[in-house]
Amino acid sequence: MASLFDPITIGDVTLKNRVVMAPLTRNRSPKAVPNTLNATYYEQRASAGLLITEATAITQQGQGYADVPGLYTPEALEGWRKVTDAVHKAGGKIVVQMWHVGRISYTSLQPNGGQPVAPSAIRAKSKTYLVNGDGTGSFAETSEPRALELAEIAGIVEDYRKAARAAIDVGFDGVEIHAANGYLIDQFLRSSSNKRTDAYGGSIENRARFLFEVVDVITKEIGAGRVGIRISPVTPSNDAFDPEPQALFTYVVEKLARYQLAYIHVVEGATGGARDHQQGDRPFDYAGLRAAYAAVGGKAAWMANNGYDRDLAARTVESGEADLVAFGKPFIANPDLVRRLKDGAPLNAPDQTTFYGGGAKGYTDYPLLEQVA
Ligand SMILES: C=C(C(=O)O)c1ccccc1
Repeated sequence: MASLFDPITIGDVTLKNRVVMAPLTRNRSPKAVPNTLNATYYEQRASAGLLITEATAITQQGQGYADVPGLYTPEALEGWRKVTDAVHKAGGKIVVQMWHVGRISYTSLQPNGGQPVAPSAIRAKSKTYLVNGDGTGSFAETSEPRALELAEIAGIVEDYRKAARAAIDVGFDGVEIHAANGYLIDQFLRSSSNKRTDAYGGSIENRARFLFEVVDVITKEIGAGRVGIRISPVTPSNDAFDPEPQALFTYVVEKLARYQLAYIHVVEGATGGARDHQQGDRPFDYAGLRAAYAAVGGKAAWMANNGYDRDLAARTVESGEADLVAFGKPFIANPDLVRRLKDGAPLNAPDQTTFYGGGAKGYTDYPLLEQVA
């Protein structure tokens, strides 16, 4: 029976424990360039079995929020090298979450102030984070997107390939494809945001086509053993909706089984919200999803996320229901979360007012266990 604190090998990467830092957007990389403060933040949390970076834009078109990092300029890649070096020196492992926001963006963030792109010209009922002229941050309604021309899609797939290659070249141990939370790949998957009538819309197979073109190029470029993927079958984040999530995501995982990825990361319920959130006419069956994946030969590690506490995480791994558990907010406030979970020690409470934007306050200044009186 495995424990949360046992090592595990996922694909080509061996982890010292099964406690994962989930991707957490913090909006602290001005000009999309990771900086030394970011390096310190990740280094502080390197006792995690695996760090997944905050969502990282593969191009400017894929950028949807102010001050999130990118993977598409020389300066950003140099910045990420500082992060991977610092994490590796501290004995950690780190993968980068590769992100294209699609319609969850704002014209001022887009190349030439243009419209964000999406499978269809359907505006999301969602907001994005902008930085004002005086340096303060605020949330704004996302802009009206334009539908991608069929001829543009191959170019975005190539952007993913380039970004994956760059990620490995700057020292990441692998990549996580962000296919969750109502961003571009998820916008193609969900029928509420994809009304295309070409080969990328309509049937589940067609709506998943873009996802598998991305998985194809990335696994060919860097090897499937360094590739994870995040999905969120029923999250309502960013206005995501599909009435038949079980059928949709069963198709997705059964096809993913062919790739022997390093891991599959599943957000259970509403991202950052209710674990029992439901879309469609019945509760989502996560165990059934994993069983469907395994039944067709899928062997990737299974990573569970959303609202886990120590006891639930321990039980979930000990029972074999998941191989790893990803923690979000607890890692914001507890750089030494692994030790605290292992010792059953109290956790620092996260300060929600400093989640997004700013500097060291609420980012790198949370106390370690030994610093708490
Ligand atoms: C990348 C995000 C996600 O995956 O939900 C995100 C973006 C902005 C705020 C919180 C989270």
